[in-house]
Amino acid sequence: MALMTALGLMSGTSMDGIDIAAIRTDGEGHVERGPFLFVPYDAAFRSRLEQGLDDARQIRERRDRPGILAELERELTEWHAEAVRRFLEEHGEAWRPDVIGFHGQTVLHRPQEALTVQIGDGEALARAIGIRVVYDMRAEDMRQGGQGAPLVPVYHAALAASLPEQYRRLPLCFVNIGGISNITYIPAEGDPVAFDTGPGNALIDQWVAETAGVSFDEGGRIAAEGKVVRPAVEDYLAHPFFMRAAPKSLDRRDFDLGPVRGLSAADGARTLAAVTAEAIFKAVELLEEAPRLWIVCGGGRKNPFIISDMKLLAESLSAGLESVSEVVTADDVGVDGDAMEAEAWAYLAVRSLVGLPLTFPTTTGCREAASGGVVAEPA
Ligand SMILES: Nc1ncnc2c1ncn2[C@@H]1O[C@H](COP(=O)(O)OP(=O)(O)OP(=O)(O)O)[C@@H](O)[C@H]1O
Ligand SMILES: CC(=O)N[C@H]1[C@@H]2OC[C@@H](O2)[C@@H](O)[C@@H]1O[C@H](C)C(=O)O
Repeated sequence: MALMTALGLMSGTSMDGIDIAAIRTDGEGHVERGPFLFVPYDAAFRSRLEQGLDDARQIRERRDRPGILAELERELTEWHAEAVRRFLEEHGEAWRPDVIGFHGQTVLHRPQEALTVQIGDGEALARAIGIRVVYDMRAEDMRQGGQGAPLVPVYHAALAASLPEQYRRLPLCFVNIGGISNITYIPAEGDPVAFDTGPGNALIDQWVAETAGVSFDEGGRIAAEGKVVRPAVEDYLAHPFFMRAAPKSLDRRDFDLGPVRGLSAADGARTLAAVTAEAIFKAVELLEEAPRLWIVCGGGRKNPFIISDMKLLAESLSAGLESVSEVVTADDVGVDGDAMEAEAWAYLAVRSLVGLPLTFPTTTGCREAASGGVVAEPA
C-alpha cells in the first residue's frame, strides 16, 4: 500500500493536555516518525474535565451527555482543533496529514457493561480543520466482545520489529505509564499479549494536587522526601483487579486515594510510585515467561522512583532466570516515550482506513481480530 501521512491526537487519562504526533506509514511494517507537539490544558479546563468524569457516571447509553458533558465536548473539540492548527503552523509543509486519528477524552470506561465513552466530536473536528478524521476507534472492539482497550499494542508490535538488534530481546514488554499503566508483551513466538496493569500517574497527580498544590510530582521531588509505607502498598495490591485474568482494562476511577489518606505528602507520593512499579511487575504472574526487557514509555518514566523501583524488581526477577530482565526507557532504545501514544493513534487511523485490524483476541479479548473507527470527511 502507498504511504500515508497521519497525525495522531491523544488526550490521555492523565488529562494533562493533548499529545500530537505525525508519522508516515503503510499501516503495517513501514513507520517513519515525524515531529511531536504537546499542548497542555490550563488548570481551569483540567478541573472541568474532572467534573466531566463525575457527570459521566450518569451515562447509561454511549451517546448520553449529561451535566456539563455536552458543553465540555464542544470545548474539548475546539482545544483539539486549535492544537492541530498550531501543529500545522510549525510542521504543515513537510507533514501535511492525509488523515487524523482522534482519540478524544475517555470519561467513562466500563468494559463489563460493554460501555466506553470518549468525548470529542470527530465530525466537527474534520469540518473545523478541513482534514479527514478517524475517531471512535474503541467501540467496534467492544461490539466484538473486547475490552475496548488497550489499542496501542498493534503499534508496539510494529515498533518491536524495528528495534535495534541489541534490544530485540524477546520476550519483551512495552510498558506505558500514563494515568493508568498498561503493557504489551511481545513473545518470541505467537501474538502480542496486552492488558492494563494498574495505577499509573493519575493517583500521584491527584495526591500531590491535594497535598502539595501542584499538578504532578516533577522529577519525583516530593517522593524524594518520603518513604514507602508498606501496609498502604499491600492494601492497593490486594485489589481484586490483580487477581483477574487478562485481557482486562481499567477506568480512571477504579483506584482511589483511600489507602494513602493520612500520610504526609512525601510518604504518599513515594508510596504511590512504589504501587505503580509493583503493580506493573504483578503482571509477570499472568505472562507465559518473564520479559527479558521492559521498555518504559509515558510520563511515568520521568518519575525516577517508579523507574528505580522497577529496576530493583527486575533484579529480583532476574535472580530466578537464566537471562537477565532489564528495565530501560523508550528513549534508550530510540523511540519517543512522549509521542508513542499519539503516534499509535495516527497508525491506527491509517489501519482503520484500509480495514486492517486494530485489536486482537490476545490484546483486548475480542472474539476475532477487529478493525474499527468512524471516518469523518471535512466537507
Ligand atoms: N518530569 C516529570 N516528572 C514526573 N512525572 C511526570 C513528568 N512529566 C510527566 N509526568 C507524569 O506523566 C503524566 C502524563 O503522562 P502521559 O502523557 O503518558 O499520560 P496520558 O497521555 O494521560 O497517557 P494515558 O493515555 O496512557 O493515560 C503527568 O500527568 C505526570 O504525572
Ligand atoms: C479506556 C481508555 O481510555 N483507556 C486508556 C487508559 O490509559 C492507559 C490505559 O488506560 C489504556 O488501556 C488506554 O489507553 C491507551 C492509549 C490504549 O488504548 O492503548
